[in-house]
Amino acid sequence: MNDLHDLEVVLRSEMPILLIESLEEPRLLELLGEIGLRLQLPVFCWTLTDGLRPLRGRALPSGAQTDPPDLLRHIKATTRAGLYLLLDFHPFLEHPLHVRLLKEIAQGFNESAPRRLVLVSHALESPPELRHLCARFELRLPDRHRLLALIREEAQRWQYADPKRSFRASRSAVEQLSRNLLGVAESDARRLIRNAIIKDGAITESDVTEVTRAKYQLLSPEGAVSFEYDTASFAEVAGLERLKAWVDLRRGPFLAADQETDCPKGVLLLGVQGGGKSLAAKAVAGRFGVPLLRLDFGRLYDKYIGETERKLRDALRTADVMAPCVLWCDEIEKGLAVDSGAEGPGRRLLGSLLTWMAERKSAVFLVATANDIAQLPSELLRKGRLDEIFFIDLPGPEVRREIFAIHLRKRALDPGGFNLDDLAAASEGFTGAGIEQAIVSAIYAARASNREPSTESIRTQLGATQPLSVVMEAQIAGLRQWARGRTVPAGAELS
Ligand SMILES: Nc1ncnc2c1ncn2[C@@H]1O[C@H](COP(=O)(O)OP(=O)(O)OP(=O)(O)O)[C@@H](O)[C@H]1O
Repeated sequence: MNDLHDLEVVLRSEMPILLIESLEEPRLLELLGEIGLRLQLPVFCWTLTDGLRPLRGRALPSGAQTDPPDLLRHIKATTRAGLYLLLDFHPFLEHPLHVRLLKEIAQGFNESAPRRLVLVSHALESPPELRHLCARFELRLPDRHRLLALIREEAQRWQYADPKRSFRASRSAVEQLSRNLLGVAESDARRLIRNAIIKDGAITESDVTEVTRAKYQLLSPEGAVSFEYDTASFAEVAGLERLKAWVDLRRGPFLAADQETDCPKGVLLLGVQGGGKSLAAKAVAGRFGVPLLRLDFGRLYDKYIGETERKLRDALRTADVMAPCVLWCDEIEKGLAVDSGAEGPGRRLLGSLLTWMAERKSAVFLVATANDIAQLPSELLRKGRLDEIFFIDLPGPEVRREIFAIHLRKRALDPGGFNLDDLAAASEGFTGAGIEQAIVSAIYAARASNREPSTESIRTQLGATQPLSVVMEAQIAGLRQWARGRTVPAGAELS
């Protein structure tokens, strides 16, 4: 079964109007031309610029009828059987005269005047008066099998153009590319594949990343989800050994999950501010080797009733289409603040999110991060919703040592030139963010006086700041108490 077959079946039915929402106009015109031949019906095509013309062949002797009322009156009056394709007619569906004429054409559709109307636009809302007279059709999106065939076709086409050159591709890159192109219309997928090949005659891992970005841009989702271009690697994250080992074990099953039932669902990372939750979310995407999408709950809220949930549904649909991917919900407790049990937007959002989590089939791994347990809705924490809840505590001395080493290296400073044990001891109670800040401040201070930063200058910066363990003593104690027994420590070492 394919689009041609499905479209023919719909057009053979008795529905007088067919609505097709699609951006793939050239492909649809090709399919509809083919169906005209099969049904032995002439095909006419109308655009606001050229009026009505045969799809293949010369202009009509009756004139072009660029004006919508002229066009509809012409179709209504004609007894000539045919498929009448109206391209981008959607703005005219708001006019009562056009709606009435369309209805009269549709009601006059019979054996002696089989004039079928096919409306093709990027978006089509049928007026209520016409709903019972309209059928809808959607082009299928290419599946893995078809995408692999498209890659093969485009590679052959590139090679035929000059038999002297030879196409290169790694098996894993082709596999990944075909997986990442799922959810993209066929013509877009073909264009992206072609561009990737033309560049260097190859399909490589770097094409996969570029094509995934281009796919996200094609979806152009409104506001609430963003594509995070920077993921991280586990090597950039100090500590969190248990979390890393847990993720490692699930990498294979997650990537292999072709709609498998046991696909890893996601985690909640609970912890103090600046403790590395966001960094860990980025590193999970990096470890899985999939795109990272960030859901910003603040941008979901809308003053119009129903709009907030619609935006969440759109955001989750984007994640489904981008699968396999990691969906990172930052500060989830703020977005889902369940307003005193009332039926407020927070509770409705929570309901929509839980439904999606329960029903989704796509490989979307959710990483929710939170630092305020008081606001976390208990429904989200119930067993089975997420795979695990990890607690990211303040780093112990070994991890602090590693954090210093990572951030010195990041700034082209050799950790061997610093006394890391000394710095680890001096930074008790600091988070990773606090340690990074002390290094940055020490670099600024040293460079201002034409010196290089040293163990001593970093110690000075640490001494000038209060560690988070002091600033937020009560909150941290509360968080630890809550975490005990309810969560798994993300690190091997406890402070
Ligand atoms: N374990 C770590 N290893 C290396 N760097 C770390 C670690 N923890 C924190 N950092 C550094 O601190 C920065 C801030 O941490 P991050 O934003 O991930 O914390 P967070 O827990 O998400 O904070 P918030 O709750 O305020 O959003 C990171 O970008 C990273 O540079």
